[in-house]
Amino acid sequence: MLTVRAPATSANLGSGFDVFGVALERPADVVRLSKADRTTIDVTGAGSQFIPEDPEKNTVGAVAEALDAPAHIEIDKGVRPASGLGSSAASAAAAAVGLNELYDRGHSREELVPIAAKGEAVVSGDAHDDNVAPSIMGGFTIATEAGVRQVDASIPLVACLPDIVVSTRDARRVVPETARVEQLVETVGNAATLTTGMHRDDPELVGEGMHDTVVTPSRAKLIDGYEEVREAALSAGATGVTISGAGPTVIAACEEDRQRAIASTMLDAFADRGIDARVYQTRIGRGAQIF
Ligand SMILES: Nc1ncnc2c1ncn2[C@@H]1O[C@H](COP(=O)(O)OP(=O)(O)OP(=O)(O)O)[C@@H](O)[C@H]1O
Ligand SMILES: N[C@@H](CCO)C(=O)O
Repeated sequence: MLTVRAPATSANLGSGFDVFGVALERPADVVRLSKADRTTIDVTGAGSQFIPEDPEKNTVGAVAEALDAPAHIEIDKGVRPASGLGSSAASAAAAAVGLNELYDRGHSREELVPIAAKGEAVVSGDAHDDNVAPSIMGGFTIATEAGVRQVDASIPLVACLPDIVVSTRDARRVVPETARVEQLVETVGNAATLTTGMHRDDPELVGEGMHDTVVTPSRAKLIDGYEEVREAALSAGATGVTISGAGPTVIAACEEDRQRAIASTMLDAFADRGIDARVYQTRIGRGAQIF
């Protein structure tokens, strides 16, 4: 029996749609794995009533299949599904790291990223790497066709998860099919600024680079109160605010001493719209850990 803790993640960070991701110190999924003749799955914890235990429909089932590593897999969900915090990816990342160890498959962390992404394909139809990469490798990740580049960073973040469900599938339907050249120029500038900020561990540059006018405005319409929450966080000192993953979590970068005030004002702004929410005062952290 092996236990793996795999962190929640935030993909996109505004300007890095389908490319950037960060591992969060909290929340996380905890997954226990033991060898078996066939794969069986038990799910408990946050939102477990909405998560299938059928290995054909759960992200960990696809990972066990890809590694030819059947197991009994107990998932304790710390990351609510359809949150924009990489819930499905956290389980897939934990399974990839744990089964690789349990069956002594010898894959590197980077090699495990496309394997875990097969789990993501089960739920969203596409094998996105941008959540599984940071959950496996930690820090800030840049996932492209060429592979994954990783930078250790420790930027303070506030992630506010409203009681709204946005599935990745639905959020992908509203992504615009085209962008103007001026928007591409702006996106390149913002993505480069954000990447520099990660290298320097500079919340100001990271926040500035989170600005996005291509994908975020269409998706913001799916999140009741988004503009008000964003404005509130910026007024409380956030250096940048955007949608986490496909939403509905709204994520803010900041200096550490502003975290508490930003968390409180984001909750208040959702409450003013009559929406319950929970908030995580967190920061960029490490990838999946085996216990
Ligand atoms: N192990 C799992 N953990 C969580 N959700 C799972 C799992 N296996 C299958 N699912 C399904 O995946 C869907 C949630 O995934 P989705 O990608 O929409 O949300 P998310 O992972 O929180 O968001 P994002 O990718 O935007 O950060 C739900 O329909 C859920 O039932
Ligand atoms: N990059 C993906 C993350 C969610 O899986 C999206 O925003 O749709």
